[in-house]
Amino acid sequence: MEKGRDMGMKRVLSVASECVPLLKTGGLADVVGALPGALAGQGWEMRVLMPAYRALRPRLAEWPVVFVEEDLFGGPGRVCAGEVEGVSMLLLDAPHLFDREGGPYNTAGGDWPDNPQRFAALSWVAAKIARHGLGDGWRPQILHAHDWQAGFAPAYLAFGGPRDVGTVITIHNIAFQGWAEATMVEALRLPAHEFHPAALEYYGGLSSLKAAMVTADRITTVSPSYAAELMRPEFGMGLQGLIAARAADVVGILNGVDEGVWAPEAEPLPFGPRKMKGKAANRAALCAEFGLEVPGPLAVVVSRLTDQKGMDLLPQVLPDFIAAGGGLVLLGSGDKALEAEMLRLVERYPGRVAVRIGYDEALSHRIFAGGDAVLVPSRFEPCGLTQMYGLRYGTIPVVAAVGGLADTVITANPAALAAGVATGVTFHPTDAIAFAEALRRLVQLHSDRTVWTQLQKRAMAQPVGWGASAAAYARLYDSLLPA
Ligand SMILES: Nc1ncnc2c1ncn2[C@@H]1O[C@H](COP(=O)(O)OP(=O)(O)O[C@H]2O[C@H](CO)[C@@H](O)[C@H](O)[C@H]2O)[C@@H](O)[C@H]1O
Repeated sequence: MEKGRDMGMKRVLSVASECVPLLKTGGLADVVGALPGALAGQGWEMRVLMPAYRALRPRLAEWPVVFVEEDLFGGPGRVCAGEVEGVSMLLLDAPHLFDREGGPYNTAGGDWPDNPQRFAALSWVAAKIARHGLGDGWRPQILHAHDWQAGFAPAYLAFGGPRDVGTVITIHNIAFQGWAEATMVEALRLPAHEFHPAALEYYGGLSSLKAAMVTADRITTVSPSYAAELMRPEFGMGLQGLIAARAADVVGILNGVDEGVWAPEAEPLPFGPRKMKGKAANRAALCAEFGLEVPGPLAVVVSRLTDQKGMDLLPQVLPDFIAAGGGLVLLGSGDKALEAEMLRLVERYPGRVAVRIGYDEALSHRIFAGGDAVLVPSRFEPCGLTQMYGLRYGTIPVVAAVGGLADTVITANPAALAAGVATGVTFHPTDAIAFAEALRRLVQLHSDRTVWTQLQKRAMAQPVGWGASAAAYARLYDSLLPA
């Protein structure tokens, strides 16, 4: 008997390269890890397939093997099933591809040269599970692939003949497209006759993301605004024509945040909309931790330091903000030149600016709890999670009006303030002039206690959980089930 069906649950296989709590390099992992719990309440049992990277292999000893592939792109592969913090995981163990020192995608020297094969292998196994099921009898009705790493999964399934499993590709960031040389068609087990512009061919090579976008039944992305932006050349990064051509199958579904994890009431110094003294205690603690004294708004940033996130604008807008009484706590890592630039700000503004280079989940909580405002000056932002943590924590988002940032923050213009619906400050375009103006607005709002309190209360009241989005995914899956 198939597991899941006996409990009346419908079944979906989620395929991704990272998943909280096992491995995270960015927001993708948060979303992949949160979806199973969110969808369970919608009648869908979701299992997550991801690679067994070196650090995850010790877990496999006690997990049953539910799938075997003798020749998986140059070595044997097997899938072991287990549960981690309530999430049903399927780990793909293929030592020749994943048991190595370094990050999931790269090592100190750059991207792993065999990334095309590594993630083609993940996708190959996903497609096989969709077609034939697991050793324990479980077979999904829907295959849900995330980003380029899972991009070939819907393609293998589509090229493998008639199928009864619906497929979805979710684009978390179109900047990463899974490029491979055209000479790899055969090595990646793709049909040579599909190598043409209407299918696999992409600027003379291969893109696993394009392969998914051509073959999946539906294309989703993580906010309605990003879905619309992707049809324009400035955001679509080469794939805008394809997205536009498939517009009828494109859906933007906002991410949620895990309200159990991002809960101001559960922080070591708890607070809430009716207990804002606790918020002040968090601010004081954060200032003490970093030796800061900030008379005006304390801005915070928790981010990958990349061009996408607009961090290079900070040095340009900070002087005026500091002069107006502001301060900054930044936690992040990424681009080495940006890291160095951020550290220079500390020297320039001692007692006003603190920077921590690195990745630190616990510190990120203290930062959101203690900040007055969170800055997200992204050039593009498919959804963005940190502005939503800001909303939950009464840490007012100051964001570029792009993608999911535009969909989740209501700017404090006079009309919105009068209507009592404002939750933050948005600016457009993403440049130093607009960003600086937004910070001036922030200082002004912060100086009026009544307005500021109203803003914080509205922000904290805004729903940012998974409820509505999980229902939207469930409706999407349902629409793909055979009638
Ligand atoms: N140094 C650090 N220490 C601790 N925590 C850190 C950190 N740097 C980042 N984080 C955390 O990592 C996550 C980043 O998520 P984002 O949504 O902001 O961006 P990302 O660009 O990675 O994700 C992509 O995928 C997600 C998911 O769909 C989209 O929301 C987004 O727009 C898209 O670019 C957040 O949980 C943040 O708190």
